[in-house]
Order: sequence, then C-alpha cells, then structure tokens
Amino acid sequence: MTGDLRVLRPAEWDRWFGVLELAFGGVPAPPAERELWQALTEHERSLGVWEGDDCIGTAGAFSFRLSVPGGSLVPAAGVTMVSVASTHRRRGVLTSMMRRQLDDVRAWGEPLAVLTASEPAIYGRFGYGIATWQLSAEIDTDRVRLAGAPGSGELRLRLAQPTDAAVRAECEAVYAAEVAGRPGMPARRPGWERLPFLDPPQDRDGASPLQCVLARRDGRTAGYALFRIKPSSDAAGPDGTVVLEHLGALDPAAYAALWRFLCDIDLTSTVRVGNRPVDDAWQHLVSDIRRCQVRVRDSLHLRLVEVGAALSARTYRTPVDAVFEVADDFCPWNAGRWRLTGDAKGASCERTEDPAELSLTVRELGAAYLGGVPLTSLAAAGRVRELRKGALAEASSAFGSEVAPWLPHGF
Ligand SMILES: CC(=O)SCCNC(=O)CCNC(=O)[C@H](O)C(C)(C)COP(=O)(O)OP(=O)(O)OC[C@H]1O[C@@H](n2cnc3c(N)ncnc32)[C@H](O)[C@@H]1OP(=O)(O)O
Repeated sequence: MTGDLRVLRPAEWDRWFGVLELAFGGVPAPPAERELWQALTEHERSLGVWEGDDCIGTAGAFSFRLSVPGGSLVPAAGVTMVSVASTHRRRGVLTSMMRRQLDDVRAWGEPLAVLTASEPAIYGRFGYGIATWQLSAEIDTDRVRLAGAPGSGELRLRLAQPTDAAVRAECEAVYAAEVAGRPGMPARRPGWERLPFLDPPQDRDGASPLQCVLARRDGRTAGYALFRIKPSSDAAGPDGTVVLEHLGALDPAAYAALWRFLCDIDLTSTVRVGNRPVDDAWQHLVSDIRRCQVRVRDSLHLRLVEVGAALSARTYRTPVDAVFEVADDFCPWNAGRWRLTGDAKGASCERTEDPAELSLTVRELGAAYLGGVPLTSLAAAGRVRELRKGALAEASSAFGSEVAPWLPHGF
C-alpha cells in the first residue's frame, strides 16, 4: 500500500467526506445530514490515507456503548465511513486502515468493534461476524387485522410535531429506556438523538415529511412511532403506503396501539417496515402473517477486539464452563485457549492451558456474542468444532439471548 495513513485533521473533513461520497456513487449527502455527520465525527478516531493532497482512503469510528446480554453497556468502536478511492482499490488500502484501526481500538481499551457493511463479504477477513439481523415487511392492511393488547383502552394517541424539541425528547426517553432490554442497541450520546429526525426531502421518495404519533397514558409517553405516508399516485389505483421509520414502546399495550394505528390509517392499504427486530411482536398480533411479506437481512457485524474482556462483559442465560480454542489471524493477541465461566449473574474469561472443548475463530464468537446466532447453527455449518461431547449444547444455550439482538439505525 502506498500513501500516508494518519489521523484526520478537522480542517480536512470536507475533502475526506467528499472521498467517501464519491466512493458511494458521488451523490452528495443532503446538507442537514452532512452537517450532522460532521458534528458527530470524532476526528481523533478518524483515519485518512493521503497521497500528497489527495485523500484516497477514509475510515472513522464512533465511541459507542453497546447493550449486551444482561443489560450492560460495553464500550465499542462504531466503525464507519470506510471507503477507498475507486482509482486505488484492491491494493491493500482498506487492509492497512483496518490494521491501524483495530490496533487503536485495542489501545483505547474497547473490547468490541461493530459496523454495518455495505457488502457482507468485506469484513469477515478482519474478524467480524454477523451478530444481528433485521426484519423488513410489507403488510397488506386491506387483508390483515391486528389484535389489541390488554390496557390499550387507557392510552391516548396524539399526533405530535416531530420538529418540536419536547416531542423529540419524549421519543428519545423511550429509546433510552429500551436500550438495556435489547442487545445490539447503542446508548445514544448527545447529538445522536437528532438522527431519527433527519428528514431530507431527497430521501422521501414521494412520501410525506416525517409524522409522529405518541401513545400517552396518565400524561406520560409510553411509546412513539415516526412514519411517513406515501399517497396513492392513482385515484383509481391502490391506496397509499404507510412507511414506518422508527417505533419504540415501553409496554405491550402501547406497542399494540401504535401498530393498530399504523395499520388503520384511511386511504392506505400497506404498511412498509424497513428495519425491525426479527422477533418483533407485531408478527403475533396479525391475523395473516402470509400477507406481510417478511424478509430478513444481515445488520450489525461485530468483532471481539479483546476476547477475554468481551466475553467477561456479558452474562449467560444458563451456566457455562468451557474452554474455547480461538483462532484470530488479524488480531493474534486473541489467539489461544480461553476458559469462560459464567451464568445469568456474571462471567469471567481467562487464558488457560487446559484442553480445548470448542474450537472456532474469532468471527464465530462475534456472530454468537449478542445471543442472536446459535453456536449450534455455526457448528452445523462446520464453523465451530466440538472437542468435548456436550460442550456445544452447553455453550450454545448459555450464549443465547431472551430477545433477538437488534441495531435500530445505521451509523
Ligand atoms: C463500515 C462501512 O463503512 S462499510 C463501507 C465500505 N465502503 C464501500 O463499500 C465503498 C465502496 N468500496 C470501497 O471503497 C472499497 O472497495 C473497499 C473499502 C470496500 C475495499 O477497499 P480496498 O482498498 O480495495 O480493499 P483491500 O485492497 O484492502 O482488500 C482487502 C481484501 O478484501 C477484498 N475485498 C475488498 N473489497 C471487497 C468487496 N467489496 N467484496 C469482496 N471482497 C472485497 C479484496 O479482494 C482483498 O482480498 P484478498 O486479501 O484476498 O486479496
């Protein structure tokens, strides 16, 4: 790799971001979005590769705290804004940035690194595994009815103005209350609360500006939905579409009331949902799941930067005591045998000389870490080897999460 790899200087941000935009096709980000990403950029954690005055590579990282099984928030590098100029690809520029970045993340003491991949084939070689999946759906609300939930009658739904700071704060409070209960959700640092409300006209695809409905009980907000309505383009044709952008709810009654509202809006016959947890409960409220066109795709890719610290930082659904033989070519400090002992109260993971009971690479540990990908499933694919009979079932059960891990938004 040629070029000078160094930390980004604040004055270089425009050129650096311009390289990223070009790498993704050259359509400039809408001004409000650009301004938000600039404000959120942590310069000291952002890397650029330069040839003279030309930037040819970009990679950033956000300081996240990620919810893990058990509800703790674990420091994680949110890897972002990765690109290499199209003139300089397949010469190792990305590899050099990933090398430097993972060394830095280790030095900063963050046990995890996470990202969403533009293409799932890119990051496995650097030790990332697919840890969360997201569900999308297109619900035919002409045919599908939603059941209510006990207590819905005590709720009042109110349309609110998404530009209103108080309304935003209420939505953000619901989000914050959900984080500990759902592995994979990042706790939002100040500034990030603006992300769900970005509403550039370029991204609306003919739909309305963002609309907001609050579900309130006794004067307190128990849930919210941010959505758009795309009206029918043909008065004689099918009705319009409700596009759900974000939804949060603190209890089943508020959750069901919001989904019924979205599915009942006059002059619409479809609810389109882009990113929800794979175990999202509306699937158990609908009268006809076949008319919901559910699809699943990869979402958060996760890497254990420090195996011992990462596996000690979460809890385990059932007791586990197992020795893992871990291979990690890209971060060799993780390679070797680790004994994990833990249960629902806590865990420790230490180096050991004891015989290995399970053998895998750090990528499988990343996939299983948040509890959404069973080790048994990875073993069935030949990616985990059981060396002591019973160790696989024990560890797989222990790693599982009560709720599916989920990343609610990109970064
Ligand atoms: C977290 C995020 O920001 S995701 C966004 C990633 N960025 C993009 O998709 C923007 C468009 N693409 C790009 O900018 C570049 O093609 C990148 C960043 C994906 C790759 O950069 P490069 O400098 O070409 O990668 P590099 O030369 O280091 O390749 C390393 C290895 O990955 C492989 N690789 C690189 N890109 C891809 C890809 N898109 N799909 C599959 N394999 C890939 C290379 O073939 C190489 O394999 P090898 O080690 O077996 O030879």
